[in-house]
Amino acid sequence: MSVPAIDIDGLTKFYGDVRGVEELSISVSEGELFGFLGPNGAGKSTTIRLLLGLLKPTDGTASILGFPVDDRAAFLDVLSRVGHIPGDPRFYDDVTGRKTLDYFAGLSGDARRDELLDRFPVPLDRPVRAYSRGNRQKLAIVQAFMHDPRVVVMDEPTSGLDPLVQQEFYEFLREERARGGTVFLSTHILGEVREVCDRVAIIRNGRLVAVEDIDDLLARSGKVVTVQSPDSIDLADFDFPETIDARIEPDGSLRLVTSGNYDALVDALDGYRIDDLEVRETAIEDVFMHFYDEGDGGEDGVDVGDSAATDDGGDAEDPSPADAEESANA
Ligand SMILES: Nc1ncnc2c1ncn2[C@@H]1O[C@H](COP(=O)(O)OP(=O)(O)OP(=O)(O)O)[C@@H](O)[C@H]1O
Repeated sequence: MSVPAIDIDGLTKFYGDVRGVEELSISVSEGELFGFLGPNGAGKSTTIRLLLGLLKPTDGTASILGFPVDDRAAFLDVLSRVGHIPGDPRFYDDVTGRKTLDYFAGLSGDARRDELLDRFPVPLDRPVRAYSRGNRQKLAIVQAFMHDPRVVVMDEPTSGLDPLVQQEFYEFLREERARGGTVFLSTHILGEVREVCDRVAIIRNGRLVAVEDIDDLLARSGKVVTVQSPDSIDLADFDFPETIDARIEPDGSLRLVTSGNYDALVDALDGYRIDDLEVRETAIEDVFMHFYDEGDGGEDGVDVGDSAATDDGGDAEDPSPADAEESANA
């Protein structure tokens, strides 16, 4: 059996009393495009920092390509086959993009630099200080992939990219998968997961809620039924075992997510006058909302739309290494 590209086993990190992540276990095979989805503060960045050895776990282990992160000598060796896009890519501000890439090339190589720059062009001879947020992000993409890594770990990599560049990046990721590359993509944007991922782990409040095949998740997630009625709809009439979610919308309509039993639904509707009725496939947003709505929820809601991220996970305790190291591959 081949070694997983990424293996996370019982990984736990407490910042004092604050739970970063607890008992996280995830295995990602080589060639997978794996999504890691959670709302703000769920523990995504903590997981990535633990995985790359930038934070020390309270408990548990992680390895990349079979090399455990706590075996420092071996792990440093494997880092030359790993790419990393941090949540907030930072480079030395007064150094040009070209010199920045030269520096990283010296550490791990740059066989794909030109190809990547053609695809994600940046003003190479300007100091990074003068870069827009999007150009900084593109520089981080080029830096993360130019040494042709086998595994790339990315923390919200599309923030700051305009929609066209985002689409180009998604296409690039699909091509990477076709070449056998492994991608671990942390995001709070549902559309991103739907666009590119094969599987997704959903994290909330530091704990794993589910690990699912995207197609399976959608296939067994039933349908969304919306009913407009001049009558006042009683939710209790729609409490079938197959009901995944039922709510009355502000306009008084019923919105039901159901995995089946349409006979019971039709019977229940028989008591109401119907102005309009719509049945549609479950959107991925509905599926994930279901996970997030359960229990105590995250610090914040999941973002179903744009890519604006809130970084509330500072490094008060247990700070990460220096900025340059945060951005480094090796
Ligand atoms: N250095 C730190 N000291 C104390 N608490 C921290 C620290 N870093 C993160 N946390 C807490 O750990 C939890 C997980 O934070 P983390 O940054 O990993 O979440 P995230 O999913 O990456 O969030 P976001 O999407 O907002 O970046 C949060 O409750 C956060 O406040």
